[in-house]
Amino acid sequence: MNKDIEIKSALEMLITEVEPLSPVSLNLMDTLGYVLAEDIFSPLNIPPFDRSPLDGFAIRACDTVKATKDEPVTFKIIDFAAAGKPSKMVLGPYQAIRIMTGAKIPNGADLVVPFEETEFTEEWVKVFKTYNSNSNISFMGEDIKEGQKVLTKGEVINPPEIGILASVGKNKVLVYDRPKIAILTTGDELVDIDKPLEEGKILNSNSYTIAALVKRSGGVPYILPHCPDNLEKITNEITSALQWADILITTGGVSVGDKDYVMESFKKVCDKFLFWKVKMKPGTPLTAAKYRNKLMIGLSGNPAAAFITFEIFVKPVIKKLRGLEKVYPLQVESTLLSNFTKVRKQNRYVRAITYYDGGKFYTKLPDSHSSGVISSLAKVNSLLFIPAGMGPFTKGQKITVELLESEDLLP
Ligand SMILES: Nc1nc2c(c(=O)[nH]1)N[C@H]1C(S)=C(S)[C@@H](COP(=O)(O)OP(=O)(O)OC[C@H]3O[C@@H](n4cnc5c(N)ncnc54)[C@H](O)[C@@H]3O)O[C@H]1N2
Ligand code: MOO
Repeated sequence: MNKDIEIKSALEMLITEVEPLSPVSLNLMDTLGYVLAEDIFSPLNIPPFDRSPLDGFAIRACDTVKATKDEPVTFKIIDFAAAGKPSKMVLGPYQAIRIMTGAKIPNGADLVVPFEETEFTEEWVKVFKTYNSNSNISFMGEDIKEGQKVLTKGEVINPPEIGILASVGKNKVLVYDRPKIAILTTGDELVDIDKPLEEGKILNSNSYTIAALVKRSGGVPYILPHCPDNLEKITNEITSALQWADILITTGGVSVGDKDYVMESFKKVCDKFLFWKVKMKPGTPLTAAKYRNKLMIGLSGNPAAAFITFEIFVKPVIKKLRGLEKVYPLQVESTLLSNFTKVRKQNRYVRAITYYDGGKFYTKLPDSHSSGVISSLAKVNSLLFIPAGMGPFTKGQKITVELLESEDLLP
């Protein structure tokens, strides 16, 4: 059995075991946050015709050659063109068509003079300077050309991409399906948050933290009813969840206690056992196995350990399943604003609060780093990796932190 393995090995093992999920075709408005499973080519020019970017008058540039401030050239207004209502007239010498922003440039015209640069009545318009041909015209295809690739497979669909997809008429889009993540908390001590607490029991917070982390990572969380410390029950729950879920995550029951049955259940259910225990704190007893193409990942029950190991090990897996190529977090250099004196023999991930100010990142560390303490997770948005034996760290020192919510900023 792979036991006490390096963080990097665990991560590589997990990542190489999964592939992006099968693509599905979704209605455009349902694709927000999904990852494109196809390159998008525009079937049309945008704009689809030469159009005016201004409100003014469409005229011929050659007719303005003699125009000056003192001796303006006068044009006869022969028609009106608005966005969606093109003029059918063909513009002749010294004729003008009153034109609105977004309207098609009339035949014969090669220039739009904005209202502000003219004097006009309903019948005529005066122009006071010479203009170059093709001034103030947005040309057909100058934004997007017919056949041009506008978006690339693997890109996340955010509001700008929704707009681009709409511009090229994509009402159905091929995206990678979102992974369905079954969340199973285990432990005789756990009570649902809406039930009264009895002696020795605690409220089940992990289901909610993990579900929220899954959502933030772009997966779809399914919280299963929590399971007591019972090998058969845990095994049955896992077996049935793996029928429909893409990944199963458990919390609790992965250590060496008399009632820690999760690893045993994994072994019963899996085709391939991957590892148990990773050389890091918190969350050492992390365990993983595979059934068909589905991963089971057992996190420590300690709330902060579950949070941190999710971010380090589960999030990249979810991102890969979603079709993303960049699955690891953004690392930035930051200045430490706290002292951290504990030097440990184990690798550690320490919860951190990082902010950006005046062009630099700064990082504060909360007071408690115990894996059973949840209160100091408040505002945590980054992690500081401390390799075994390294430290102490002092205020003002430069450190590297991993940002937990910075997907859009990855280069
Ligand atoms: N003799 C040893 N004991 C322990 C070792 C060890 O090496 N030798 N490792 C410790 C480490 S490190 C960790 S981490 C924990 C992991 O234990 P489990 O993953 O089996 O987790 P549990 O014992 O089930 O729970 C730990 C802790 O977290 C609370 N918990 C569990 N589930 C939830 C939940 N859904 N919501 C909120 N809190 C939860 C649970 O009540 C425990 O207090 O093992 C050490 N022991
Ligand atoms: O590995 Mo554990 O989460 O530190 O108590």
